[in-house]
Amino acid sequence: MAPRILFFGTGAVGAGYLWILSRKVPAENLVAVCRSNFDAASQHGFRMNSTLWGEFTYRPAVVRSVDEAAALDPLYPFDYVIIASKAIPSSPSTAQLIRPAIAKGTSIVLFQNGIAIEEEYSKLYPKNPVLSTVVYFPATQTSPAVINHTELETLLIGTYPADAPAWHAEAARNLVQLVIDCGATAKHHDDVQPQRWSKLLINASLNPICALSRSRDLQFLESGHEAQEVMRDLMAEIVAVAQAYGYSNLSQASVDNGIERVKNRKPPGVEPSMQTDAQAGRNMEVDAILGNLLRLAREKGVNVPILRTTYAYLKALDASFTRSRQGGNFS
Ligand SMILES: NC(=O)C1=CN([C@@H]2O[C@H](COP(=O)(O)OP(=O)(O)OC[C@H]3O[C@@H](n4cnc5c(N)ncnc54)[C@H](OP(=O)(O)O)[C@@H]3O)[C@@H](O)[C@H]2O)C=CC1
Ligand SMILES: CC(C)(CO)C(=O)C(=O)O
Repeated sequence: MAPRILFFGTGAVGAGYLWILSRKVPAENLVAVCRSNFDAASQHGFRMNSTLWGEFTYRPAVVRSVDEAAALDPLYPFDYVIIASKAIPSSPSTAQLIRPAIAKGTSIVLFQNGIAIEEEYSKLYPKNPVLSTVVYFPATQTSPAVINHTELETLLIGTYPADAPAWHAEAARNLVQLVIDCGATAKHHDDVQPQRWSKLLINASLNPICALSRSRDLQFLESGHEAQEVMRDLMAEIVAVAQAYGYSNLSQASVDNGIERVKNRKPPGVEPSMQTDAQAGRNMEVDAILGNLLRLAREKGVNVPILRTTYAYLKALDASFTRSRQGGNFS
């Protein structure tokens, strides 16, 4: 039987994977919780402009809240609740907001960047599978329900924690197979944390640098002599933290590869999701991507002066967005 799937947060990544899954999952089994893009998505559907799949419009079932989604068919619970909102603190938290959709066998799937973000879900839902993913899907929601996607799509999935019960791993494998059956790329990992750290190397360096400099990654690299050195040094600090936690898959070679990938981008380069948020004056994933990393560095006594400085500037920029939204003085 086809699984029933709820998307919580249907922006760049959520709308992309919602469309991918719609290739095999019947429309009545897919529901998307939308917020600011609800009107656009419900009236016109999602417009996808993808360098891989072309340009098209897709109209899934959209609702305004998890309560509404859960009420659609109370006798038929969701097999997967996919969280594709930004990992940003809120009250109530996202983990609390999804409660109406969580039944006995529901897997909670985090399609989110950052490190050490799974804990709250596994504490609140200790018996449910918590699946952690790494999403390679460069995309931007350029206006409500309009998504631009470029370059690649790959999803890596594993349980949290890695030694979760066998049926949690089976839920992860089934989702991998479903994504593959839908014609996209996915892989199961017995322990996905090394892959999360590899992605963090990119997100904790490129995302804040691009957000703070209002430059795409290639634009920043080409902006001056110091730029490449700063990016390289920040990446080296992230590698040092990863290694302190035993993630030997990260090394100086990962830094070299990371820099080379940016250099080889098609101009003007990639706009990381944090840059999109900064340019729109929206809150950014400061703690999920940098704050947690800084805390982990401190716990192991790793010296990370550039990371610390980057975090401080980013946190202050983020606070300025909050002030400005609350009607306070921006300057
Ligand atoms: N974009 C990218 O290239 C990539 C992003 N990622 C990661 O994927 C995750 C999602 O990023 P991305 O798709 O870019 O984010 P977007 O900002 O494009 O989309 C997030 C969506 O979640 C919605 N949302 C947030 N809170 C709620 C809520 N309480 N109820 C309903 N909807 C809500 C937002 O609505 P609203 O507009 O109202 O805030 C928005 O539509 C992040 O962790 C990001 O770091 C990973 C790989 C690539
Ligand atoms: C690496 C990148 C830029 C695209 O996959 C990303 O993860 C993001 O935009 O947050």
